[in-house]
Parts: sequence; C-alpha cells; structure tokens
Amino acid sequence: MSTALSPSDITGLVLAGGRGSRMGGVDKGLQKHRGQALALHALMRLGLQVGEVMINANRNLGAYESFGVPVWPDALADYPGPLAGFLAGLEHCETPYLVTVPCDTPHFPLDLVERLGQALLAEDADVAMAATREPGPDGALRLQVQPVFCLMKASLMESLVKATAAGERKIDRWTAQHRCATVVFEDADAFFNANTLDELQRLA
Ligand SMILES: Nc1nc2c(ncn2[C@@H]2O[C@H](COP(=O)(O)OP(=O)(O)OP(=O)(O)O)[C@@H](O)[C@H]2O)c(=O)[nH]1
Ligand SMILES: [Mg+2]
Repeated sequence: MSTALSPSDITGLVLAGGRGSRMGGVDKGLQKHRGQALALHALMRLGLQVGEVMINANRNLGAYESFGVPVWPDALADYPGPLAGFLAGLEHCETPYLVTVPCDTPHFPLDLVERLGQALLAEDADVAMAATREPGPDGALRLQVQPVFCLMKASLMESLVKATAAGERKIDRWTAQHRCATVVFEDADAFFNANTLDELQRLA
C-alpha cells in the first residue's frame, strides 16, 4: 500500500478571506513581510508541496489575482469564518484532496503536506490536521490543534455544504464528524502567526 499522497492529487488553498480585525481591519494577506505580501509567502511555500494552488480572499481580489493563481471569494456572506474558505476551496477543487493554510503564517513547515498526507493514509482518515505543543497556564505543554492547517478529502464537500448551511462555523466541530488524524509538529515556532501589527513585526 502507498504511504504517501502524490502532490499532483492535492490542491493547496491559502486562506486570506478574514476581516483582519486585530490588525485594524486591514487585508492581512496583503501586509508585507520581508518585502513581500504575507499571502504570497504562504502561496510559494505551499506551491512547493502540492500540484495546484489557489487563494481564498474577499477583498482586493485584483491584488491577489496578480499572484497568477485562481482567487475565489466566499460564497457565504458576512465573513462567517475560515470554514467558508474551506467551502470556497472545495467548490473549486479538481483534485481528490484539498489542503488549507492561513495567509498569516509564512514559515509553516516545508513537510506540512507530506506529513498530513502520510497520517491521512496511515489512519485511513478523511481529514488530517496539524497540532503543536504549547505551554498551558501551569507551564506544562499541551496539545494545541492548528485547524486551519487542514488536509481533507475533496469528497467532504457535501458534508461541509450541509454543515455551513446549518450554521456551523467551527472547524473542529465539523471535522469531528469525520475520521480525523492529528499530526504533531515539534517546531511550534513555525506556526507563529501574525494577528496584530506587533506580531507582524515579530515575525522573524
Ligand atoms: N474565507 C474566510 N476566511 C476567513 C474568515 N475569517 C477568517 N478567515 C481566515 O482564517 C484564518 C485564520 O483567521 P484569523 O487569524 O482569525 O484572521 P482574521 O479573521 O482575518 O483576523 P481577526 O479578524 O483579527 O480574527 C486566516 O487565514 C483568515 O484569512 C472568513 O470569514 N472567510
Ligand atoms: Mg478571525
């Protein structure tokens, strides 16, 4: 049995459809890091790991289109959250698998998709999500799921259409309806994301 997914069977989606409210309402994916838009960093890093890439954005679509890949806005109105981005991705995904990354985490692991794919196959799962170990209030490390780093079977679209139509907005409550694998990445710093302008400056 195969132990790895073929990158050509996977479409990568950069989630850049949020409000960016903690950053003052700016379009977070277009904020610069090392002279380049955050979403472009994510797009290039993801492009190394999959066959196709696309972007989910809701504002400044022309700016995202200039990156040279398809750009899909949410079909659901009023910024209902990242699940709306998953849905936009699944609706336009022409490969058997979709993997998502957020636009604000430019140093995510280069083996992200490979490891998620291995776990999905090994555990015969429908979804695989990343997780890190983070210190809790008592200082002890605990598992923190990173649900926006999510590999899923494209066949889950119908399930997501139903869940979002029923008002579901939480990624983990939707994924919990399916067979779900979790992959722990020891380098938690690779998942450092910029929610505020201060954090954007702290991205090394
Ligand atoms: N398509 C879509 N993506 C979203 C939506 N809300 C958040 N996201 C994406 O989900 C990821 C994680 O969200 P956050 O870090 O909370 O980003 P955000 O919602 O823009 O920022 P805040 O408004 O400060 O919470 C980011 O990649 C966002 O672009 C939404 O309503 N639609
Ligand atoms: Mg948010």
